[in-house]
Amino acid sequence: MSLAPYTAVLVASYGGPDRTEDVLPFMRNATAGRNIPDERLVEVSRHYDLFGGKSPLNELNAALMERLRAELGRRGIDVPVVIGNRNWHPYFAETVEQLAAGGHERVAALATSAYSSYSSCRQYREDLDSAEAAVDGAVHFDKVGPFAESPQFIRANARAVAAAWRELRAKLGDGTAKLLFVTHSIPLAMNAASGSGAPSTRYDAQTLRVAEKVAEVASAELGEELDWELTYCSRSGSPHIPWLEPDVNDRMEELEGVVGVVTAPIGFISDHMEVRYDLDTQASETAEAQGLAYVRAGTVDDDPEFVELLVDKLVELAAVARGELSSAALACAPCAGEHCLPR
Ligand SMILES: CC1=C(CCC(=O)O)c2cc3nc(cc4[nH]c(cc5[nH]c(cc1n2)c(C)c5CCC(=O)O)c(CCC(=O)O)c4C)C(CCC(=O)O)=C3C
Ligand SMILES: [Fe+2]
Repeated sequence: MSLAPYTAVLVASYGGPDRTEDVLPFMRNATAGRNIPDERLVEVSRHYDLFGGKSPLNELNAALMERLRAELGRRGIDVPVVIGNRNWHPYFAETVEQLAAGGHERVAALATSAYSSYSSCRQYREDLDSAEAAVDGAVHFDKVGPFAESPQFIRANARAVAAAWRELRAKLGDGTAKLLFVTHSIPLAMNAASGSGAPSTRYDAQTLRVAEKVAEVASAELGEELDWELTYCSRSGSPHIPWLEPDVNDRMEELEGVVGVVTAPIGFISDHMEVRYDLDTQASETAEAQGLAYVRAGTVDDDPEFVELLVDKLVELAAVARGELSSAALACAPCAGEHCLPR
């Protein structure tokens, strides 16, 4: 199998600090020009400080890259897999220099986000455009589009939910329990701009479809109809600007007649800070205060089918670039069907 015309794979990610001194500079990068109040920066810096000033993201991405290399290798594809980030070293501009120096002209990019919001998809395309410009077009990137609705992504999440549900049942017996899916909140305006059409690729609509399918597959596996809702985490911004709601903690505080909760972070492919802090720390404390049994479902990251999906997507992108597959396979509404297509 071949990844031609690509000679390298770029994992495109958010970036995160590895030490305390870097937390605030990282935070300033992540929020530059976005009107995020200073209190919020201080608050989120504190989340990183709780973990020694270290984001979990860099090690998780390194492990994911190892699994990608192994799966590519299994399919007879031998290309370097490198990383570039939006908000911390190695920045895209740094990685693209190395790619240019290595003579890589066409590179397949894979973002560490599965959905169709500006932050998760289009902004990565813009980041890659700037990186291309920084080396005067010596390197050209094509980007894999959002993959959240792929059956493999649904099944990997459903396995994680089923495992968490069994763990909750072991604590609870047959008490009434609730499944709360969780994704990153975004401003309503960003949500509205994130897609349209039917079925809508708007971020919340897409996430809701994923949640529904994950619940359906997990319910079938468990032989129990799961009672679920979609909630959000990590709201920031000014309090005057509306973001997607309800917050997972607010929702847990309102629940009545429920004795246990599973949270399932379907919006994140691995245990980002939002998962380690917002769910494992904060939501778990909310559950305890409410007297709810609590289990957090795993992320898809360590599910073998997830890595297979990512490599399938890379292979598909290459087939489109070679003209062997219709670009309809890659259409991505938030980008008007264009920015994820090989050019
Ligand atoms: C949709 C979405 C994803 C999922 C898609 C994806 O994975 O890309 C995501 C991922 C991430 N967000 C992350 C961290 C942060 N996000 C922030 C701020 C914001 N995120 C937003 C949205 C998203 N963010 C938005 C609309 C803002 C407001 C500012 C803006 O309009 O851009 C801030 C500033 C403080 C704050 O405002 O909370 C931080 C520190 C990390 C790293 C975590 C780690 O270290 O493990 C990751 C993976
Ligand atoms: Fe896109």
